[in-house]
This record gives sequence, structure tokens and C-alpha cells, in this order.
Amino acid sequence: MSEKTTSGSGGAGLSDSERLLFGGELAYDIGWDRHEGAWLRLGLWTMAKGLPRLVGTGVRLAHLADAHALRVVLGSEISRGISQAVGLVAVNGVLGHLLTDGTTKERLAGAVPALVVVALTALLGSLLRSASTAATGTLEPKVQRVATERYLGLVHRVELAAVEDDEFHRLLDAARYGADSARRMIRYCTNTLNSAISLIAAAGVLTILHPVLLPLLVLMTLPSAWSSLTISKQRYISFHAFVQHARAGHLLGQLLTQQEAAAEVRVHDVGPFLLGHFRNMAETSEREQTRLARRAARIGLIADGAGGVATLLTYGALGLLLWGGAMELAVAGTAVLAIRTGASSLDSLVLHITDLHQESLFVADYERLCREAEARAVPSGGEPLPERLREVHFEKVTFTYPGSGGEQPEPTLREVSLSFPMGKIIALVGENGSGKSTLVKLLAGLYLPDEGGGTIRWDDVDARTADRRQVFSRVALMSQNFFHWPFTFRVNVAIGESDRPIDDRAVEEAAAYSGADEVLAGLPRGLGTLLARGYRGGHQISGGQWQRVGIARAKYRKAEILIVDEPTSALDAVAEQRVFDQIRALAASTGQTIVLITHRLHSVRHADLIHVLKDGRVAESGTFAELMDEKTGTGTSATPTSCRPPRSTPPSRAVRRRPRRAARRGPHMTPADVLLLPATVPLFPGAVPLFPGDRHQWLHRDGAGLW
Ligand SMILES: Nc1ncnc2c1ncn2[C@@H]1O[C@H](COP(=O)(O)OP(=O)(O)OP(=O)(O)O)[C@@H](O)[C@H]1O
Repeated sequence: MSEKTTSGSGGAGLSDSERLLFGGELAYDIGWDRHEGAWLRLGLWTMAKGLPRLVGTGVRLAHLADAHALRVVLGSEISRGISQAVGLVAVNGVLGHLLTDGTTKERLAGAVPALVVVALTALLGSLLRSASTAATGTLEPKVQRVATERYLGLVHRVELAAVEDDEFHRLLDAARYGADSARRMIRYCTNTLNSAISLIAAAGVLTILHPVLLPLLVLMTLPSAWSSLTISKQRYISFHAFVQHARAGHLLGQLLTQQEAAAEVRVHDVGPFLLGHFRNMAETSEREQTRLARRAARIGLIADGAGGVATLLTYGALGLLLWGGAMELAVAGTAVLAIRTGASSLDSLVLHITDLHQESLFVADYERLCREAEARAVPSGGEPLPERLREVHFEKVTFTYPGSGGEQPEPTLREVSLSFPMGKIIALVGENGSGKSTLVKLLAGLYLPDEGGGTIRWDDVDARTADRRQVFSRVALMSQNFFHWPFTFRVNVAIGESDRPIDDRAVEEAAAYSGADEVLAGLPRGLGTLLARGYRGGHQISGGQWQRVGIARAKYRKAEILIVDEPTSALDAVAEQRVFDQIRALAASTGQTIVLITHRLHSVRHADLIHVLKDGRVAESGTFAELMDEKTGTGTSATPTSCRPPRSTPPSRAVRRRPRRAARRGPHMTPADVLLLPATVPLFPGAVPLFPGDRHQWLHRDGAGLW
């Protein structure tokens, strides 16, 4: 197959194979990737202008984490700069004495005091550097912890609507790296500060020695700064081009060896096809690397040439000053030293600012996320709920999912009026997508009705003004997709009431209530068995067994209202009815309010009250007998739709949405990934996982093999 490549921004070295297989470059569509190349658009001046702001951010974070360590870093770095300047002046004194008239002995003796100062400043410089290094090392993990704690603390309190908002999630993706970036920013800030102070010290000494020396320093260092910046940009471009090809190649490698694809690879003879493209992409990548390496070499040469000319001009100017007697030899010697120190400080300053700038993009995201999370937090405080609740009443409640359905989103619930009397068993029945789960989320306080869209009253207290934490505390929710915590059986049940110490007896009682005691009996380490596959000692339980654990969790919570949202979707009609009957019987003994959700009316025929939902509205309400009665019922609930088979096929829109959203959110959304989050975080934002979900293979922008 012939292999053509294109170059240019966004498609550097893109091969026909990549175009054919992926329709373009294989880039992630996740939060942190959107900063790719942002700093490439920055020039020297813009970077310099932004420097105080960047250092300010680092200093603020460090101050929050450990003000004392910050003071040590700042004090050490500033003192180091001063001692460097004093050292340079002392060097000037040494040279002055050495180059004066007299015998060698006399000249050496004269230089001794200045030499002692040089030695002392060097010693002090070393001590200060180690103090700064130690304090920076102390600061880094603290900054990361403070930053991580802050965003996690804010994010877990935001409204559910924010969690479901894709834009918020993209921000969360990027901000996750912000906490790591904050850590790295501390080191880069210290390095930047260090280089800047060294540069200022050298420039200050030069100005004192002779006013013309400062422009000479600028003249000599500018080309070198330009070349540093240009070369580091080239490295960055090269890295991203490389990682893109490497990712694509890696994907093909995985497809060739993946179990799921194995049958088709053989029967359809996909192997040679993929292998051919793999080779083509690898060759394209190699060509791209060669091209970029040559380009970098050219830029290096140009920069070196410019630096050489500047050096020549600088030393020429120094020579002229000496020749004309405008400068003493000792001053010229010190000037050479100061210019060299200044030039190398400027070089490293450019590199550190570059690093700092890249990190700052993620820290800015982090700050934005924190602001957004604060703004979208579930409000704290509010009207207390009545101690002894009689009912929760929905009055003409309309609810629309934010961002659903384009410009004129359709409400999911329309003018719903119904009651949940306490101490009763209430069933919500309706076909897929009729709004049952949405309705109980409003009941649980996870959403509020639309503005002007009716009220939900807890007796006389409006849910809008109620203390939402109290609302949450009154409800135990076992939703369709309740979370399978990758923890032990004990914690999986007790996490329903995580703010009190775990009571093993209560865990066992809750397990007996839901039938999860049978699951428990089969576990190798009983309550302490880890319910997560893929981990040593981890045990896998079936979907049906998880459902029992979920009911036990909701039961353990001992909340006033127990909402059971289709826990039986994996069961057949008879089994579902058995589970509901069991819940009903047990509820009778505790007086708990139970809200059961199903689309099979017959499964809940013993409920005290049944609300039938249809297209987001209440079609009818009553007891089973009333609904089935030809005179009192509308007959809607007797239609075959409400007696449909379990919803395992076809899934609701809500369910169908999830994979799409998960895919958009990238590789970080599975429970296991959440658990393994620290390992999924790259060493720095420039590091990119080779493959989604790959927690081990990060590519480094300074990675070996690139240069
Ligand atoms: N987070 C969401 N964002 C946008 N739309 C949603 C969301 N969750 C559900 N919907 C939509 O709201 C409608 C009602 O969904 P809901 O899950 O409440 O119905 P349901 O009666 O519980 O259905 P099922 O029996 O299939 O679970 C569906 O059209 C669904 O696609």
C-alpha cells in the first residue's frame, strides 16, 4: 500500500492508514487534552508578562498548604540571590587585587579577604539551596493534598444535575490533573524564582560595574532565550506527533491480540490488513521523527549562530572598552563571569517558565472547577423537615433535564400531582421512559422541579426551601444502577449509613432482610470478602446477588422512605413478585415507607397505593383493585404495555445515553478507574496515556527515543 503523509498543524505526519482507520488523528476527547499545544501559541513577551501571575498562583497554593515552608523557600531563594551578587562583587575584588602592580605574594595577600568572601558566599549559597530544596520537597505533597482535598470536597457536594452535565465533566477531567500540576508548579516556581533572582543579581552587579554592561547582557542572552524556547516548542510538537502515532499503533497491536476480536481476525483474515497498516503507521512515525529532528537541529544551529554573533559583539564591546581605557581589566573579568551566569540563568528561566506555563493551564482549570463546584453545590441549611412526617406531596410538578433536547427541551415530568403517604407501600408503575426514576430522584431531593414548575411538599415544607441534607437523610435509595463499591461485603452494605461505626449485626440483619444472607454464606471470607474482580482476594458475585446486596444497603440505612427502583430488572415476573412480596412483608414490621418502581403492575398488586405514569404524567392512581375495576379505573394500567417483559431488552433512553457519555468522558469513569485514580494521573500533563484505560504506559514529552 502506498503511504502518503501530510504535515501541518493538527495533522502533522498523518498517514493514509490513520485517515482510513480512524478518519484522522487518534486524539482523545477528554478534558485535559484540550490544552494540547496551548502554550505553542505564546511568544517570549507574552510568557514574561504572565510570569508574575503564574508565580502568584503557585505562592498562593503554597501559602494555603504550609505558610512556614513557603517562607523558608522565599527567604532562601532571595538570600541566595543576594549572596550570589555579593560573591560576584567579591570576585571583582579578587581580580582587582590580582591584576594590580606588585609582587605575586603581595597581590595574593591583598586578594585574600575578597577570596574569603567568595568562599563564604559559595558556602552560604549551598546551604541556602539545600534549605530551599528541603522546604520545596515538604511543600509539594502538601500542596497536592490540599488541592486534591479541596476539589474532591467541593465536587462531591454539587447538584446531581452538574454531575450529569458533560461540560462540567470535561472540566472535572482537566481539573483532576490540576491538583498534580499544582504540586509540580511549586518546584517550577522555585526554579523560576531561583533563575530570575540569579539573573537579577548578575544584572545588578553588571550595572554597578559599568552601565554599558547591562545592554550587553541582554544582547547576548536574547538569542539564547529564543533558541531555548523554540527548541522546547519543537520538542513538544515532536512529542505530540509521536504520541499520536504510537497510540494508533498500540491500538492496532491490541486489536490483533484481543480476545474479543480474535474470531473475526481469523475468519475475516483481518490480521494482514491490520499488520500492514501498523507497519505503514510506524514508518510514517519514523519519517515524522526524522523530519522534526532535522528541523530541531536546524533551529539549534541558527540559534547557536545568533548566540555566537551576540557573544562576539559582547566580547568585542568589552575589548573596545578595555582598549579605550573606559574599563579596567578586573571589571572586564568580572563582567565576563556575570554575563555567563546571567545568560545561563536566562536560559533556565525560559525553560522553567515554559513548564510553569503548561502546568498553569491545568491549575487554571482546577480553579475554575472549584469556582463552578461552589456555585453548583447543593445549598446548605434551609427549613427543617417536620419531625413526624405525614406525606410528601407533588403538586403539578414539571421537570426538565438540563441540556436535554436542544433549544426547546421537552419536560420529562409534566404537571405531576401525587402523594406519598408515610408508612405505606406506594408503587410507581409505567412503561420504559415514562419518568418513574426521574420522579423518585425528585422525591429523594436529587433534583428540584423546574422554576415555576409546581412544588414538592414535605407536609408544609417546600422542597425548594427545605434543608436538602435533611431530605437526603430521610431517604434510602436503591436505584436501578446502584453502585457496586469495590469494597468488602460489609462496607458495601454499611456504606448506606457511612457516618456511624459499622455494626456487623445490623449488616447481617440487613442481609437477611434482602436475601443477601445466602450470598454472604457463600463468600470465602464472609463479611470481609472483597467484592471486586481483578484484585487479589476479590470475589465476583452475579447481577442478581448484587441486587440483594443493594437492597440490604438501602435497608441498613434505616431511612424513613425506602425507594426501590426496579431492583428486579434482571428477574422474571414471578421472581420479581416474590422479591416485592418479601419487601412488603418485612416493611409491615418496621412501618417504613416503601416506594417500589416497576413496569409490571401485577408485581405490586399488594401495594397500598399505585401511581401509574405515562409519558411523564400521572395516568391514574389507586389500589390495584381500583385500577383494575372497569368502573373506577381508566383501564390504562390494564393495557399490555404495563405488563411488558423485563426491561433487559430494550434499554431505556437513559440507559442508552450512559455508554455514550462514558465514552465521551474518556477512560477514567469506571469504578475501578476511580479507585485507581492516582495511578491514572500522568506524571505531568504533557504525559499522555498510550491507550485509554492504560494505567501503566505513559509517554513523556521528554521521552527517550524522541531526541
Ligand atoms: N440524566 C438524564 N438526562 C437527560 N434525560 C434523561 C436523564 N435520565 C433520564 N432521562 C430521560 O427521561 C425520560 C424518563 O426517564 P426515566 O429513567 O425517568 O424513566 P423510567 O420510567 O424510569 O424508565 P425505565 O423504566 O426505562 O427506567 C427518558 O426519556 C430518559 O431518556
